[in-house]
Amino acid sequence: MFSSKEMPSPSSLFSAYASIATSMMLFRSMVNEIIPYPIRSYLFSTFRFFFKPRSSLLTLVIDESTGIARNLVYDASETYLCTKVSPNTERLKISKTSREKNLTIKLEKGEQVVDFFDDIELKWRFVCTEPEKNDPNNHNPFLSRSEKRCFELSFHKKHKEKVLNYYVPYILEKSRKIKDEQRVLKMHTLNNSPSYGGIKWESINLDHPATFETLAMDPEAKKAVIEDLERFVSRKDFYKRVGRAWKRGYLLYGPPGTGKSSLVAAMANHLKFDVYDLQLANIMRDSDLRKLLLATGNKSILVIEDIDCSVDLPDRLLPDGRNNKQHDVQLTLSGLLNFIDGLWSSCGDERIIIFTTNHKERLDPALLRPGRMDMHIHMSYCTSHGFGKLASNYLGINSCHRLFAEIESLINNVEITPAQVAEELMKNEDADIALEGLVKLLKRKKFEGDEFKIQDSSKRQKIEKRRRKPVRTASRRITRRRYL
Ligand SMILES: Nc1ncnc2c1ncn2[C@@H]1O[C@H](COP(=O)(O)OP(=O)(O)OP(=O)(O)O)[C@@H](O)[C@H]1O
Ligand SMILES: [Mg+2]
Repeated sequence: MFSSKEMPSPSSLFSAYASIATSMMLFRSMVNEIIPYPIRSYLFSTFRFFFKPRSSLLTLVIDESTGIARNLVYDASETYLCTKVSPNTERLKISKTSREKNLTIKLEKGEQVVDFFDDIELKWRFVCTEPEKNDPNNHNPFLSRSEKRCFELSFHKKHKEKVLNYYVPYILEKSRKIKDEQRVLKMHTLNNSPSYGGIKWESINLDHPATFETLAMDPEAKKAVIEDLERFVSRKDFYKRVGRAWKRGYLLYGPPGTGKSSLVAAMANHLKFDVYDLQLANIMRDSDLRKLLLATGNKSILVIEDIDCSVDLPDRLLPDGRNNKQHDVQLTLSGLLNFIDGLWSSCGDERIIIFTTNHKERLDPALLRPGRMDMHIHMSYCTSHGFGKLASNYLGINSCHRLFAEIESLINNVEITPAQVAEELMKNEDADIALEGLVKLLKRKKFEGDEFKIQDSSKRQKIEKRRRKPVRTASRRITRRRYL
């Protein structure tokens, strides 16, 4: 133990520290002046390397930028870590822009998160550092203002291969899925106003509530569509291997109000794909069509509604000489088909094209040619199964309701669209009143249908009779003439 005599006084201790600090500062500024920055930095890092205590941990530093572009691993880690916030986290940053559906949560400076992957413990730390103001390497005026951000990922050295080969790719994939889920879908439509500088796409948020769950459709057909879509999006490598463009075409056909547009929205919501609504009536030239198709993005659905009547496309089978004059002054079916088959599909990925029509039989055979539209989907009148779905969607009731059996037997013998059924079910929140209304409508339709059938058959009989009469008269006349 020190006696009070041996103990240095606080003032002498303070002056000793002060003189040490001053001489260190002097030494540092001397070193800074004498030794140029690159050599200094090299010496410091070598010194650090030799004298640093050895550790069993490996730390991966994931910088925000690679120097030229953004570091995708950083962005993926940022997205992934939002879902990994632990109860020990003390500070978080939250934000939301008008384009985002949910809150964005981010780690605050210095915060740590622990994650586990195959029983490997992985420690994440979010690090922000102010760049040295007089760092001569920092010529970028933008960088000199902003802080340098990175994630540090530490784990036991023995897991290096597993982390690099499995954990990091897992984060990239997981963040892609999270981003897809958070993505606000866009609906692109054409804007043709002269002040807009020619015809262009214009987008709004696609907020269509239709999903496969709410769609009244033949269950087998619905299952087939979902499976087809999922197979399509998961087969990137397959399409590449067989040398095919990664695109798929669907033709939706059926009477008005059977859910063709709703199915397009359900597909977009299911895949998280943007929708481009190509109204052919607004496009005058093949060159405009080409420009518009090339401006569509990946992971998108190009929809051409009512292809049979939206525009009177000239016959593609006209000899070339006759078509040449029209070329570039109007839109041709061959132009449309060529872009869809060639240019458009080969310059993007994950493209879906959907044609809808009320009259499949009126379509140009060129559109129906095998290989052009991969799947033909028939949207038809409401069935008893479809009614069950709509009743549960609109009224929240199931088949236990007393009117169900009657409606089911009526609906299978009547041509009523899901849109008409939906409209009837919306008329009243009281399920009894709404279903009674539907029963009345179905009975009326059945009666009208029967009447029509009777009228139709008597009309047909009359026509038949009339057709036979002149033949007989003529033949009689001919016979008479022969005999004359
Ligand atoms: N199969 C269905 N399942 C659920 N709702 C449907 C279905 N069909 C129609 N509806 C309802 O009717 C409305 C109109 O349907 P939709 O616009 O999808 O029909 P469409 O077949 O595209 O008609 P059109 O041929 O006139 O374009 C939808 O908003 C939806 O509420
Ligand atoms: Mg429609």
